Amino acid sequence: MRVVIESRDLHLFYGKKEALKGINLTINKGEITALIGPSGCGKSTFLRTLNRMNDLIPNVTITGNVLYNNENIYNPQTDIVELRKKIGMVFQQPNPFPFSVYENVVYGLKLEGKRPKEELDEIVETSLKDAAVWDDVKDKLDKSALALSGGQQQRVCIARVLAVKPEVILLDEPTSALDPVSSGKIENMLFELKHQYTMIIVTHNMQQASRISDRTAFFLDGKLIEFDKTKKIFLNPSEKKTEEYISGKFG
Ligand SMILES: Nc1ncnc2c1ncn2[C@@H]1O[C@H](COP(=O)(O)OP(=O)(O)OP(=O)(O)O)[C@@H](O)[C@H]1O
Repeated sequence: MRVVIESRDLHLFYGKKEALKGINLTINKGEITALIGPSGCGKSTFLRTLNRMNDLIPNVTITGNVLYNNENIYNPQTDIVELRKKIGMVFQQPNPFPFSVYENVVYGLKLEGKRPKEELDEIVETSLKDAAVWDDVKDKLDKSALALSGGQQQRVCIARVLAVKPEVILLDEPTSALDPVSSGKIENMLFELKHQYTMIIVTHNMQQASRISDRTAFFLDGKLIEFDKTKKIFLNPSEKKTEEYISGKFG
């Protein structure tokens, strides 16, 4: 199993508040890793450290390392645009641009420079198919993405990430704003994609974590309490706190 991302003694402070307290975690290639834990425990903060999204927040201090393919992404030389192409991100609220479906999907590719139309057409079709939304939008590629349903918008946002061929996809509660049918479609799609991409998903939905992830990390108050195979975490956790959280005793 190849390790793609590794955090080593990672601490993050918002001003004086320590939101991550020395996280050591490894992410294996081709797996889905779920991050679970009660509200405010640091899941999203940790996720954002993996492609330096926290750089955008003022007064953030980070110590420790995040290695991506053995390179520390916090090196000053890191090209952040390149990093975010390799490690893409999907947010809780679908955030399509106010452009057509087609323009949304090719957005990142166009930033890279001109490409022949046939090549773009092919990438749009493949990305939308992989994101399980092609049948919904194939006749509306030139229509505004904002006119789609929330679930369709989220799948178009996933297609936009897939189009630039990332190695890793970070998903921050990607289905929590959606109805159960749309959530189910996205869950199935993520499961199908896991052979092509490495994914890390923050979720409050325990069924979702147990259905789709290979490994689960349980966070509490900025600490990583337990990290193991998902089956082990859900059926026979080593830590009492994990068991209490999974069984709904708090959080
Ligand atoms: N931009 C910020 N500025 C200051 N504090 C922040 C900021 N973002 C998060 N925090 C704080 O850091 C801690 C961890 O927040 P984070 O959003 O990572 O938790 P979470 O586990 O993802 O929570 P949720 O499940 O509610 O999304 C919380 O105490 C939160 O209030």
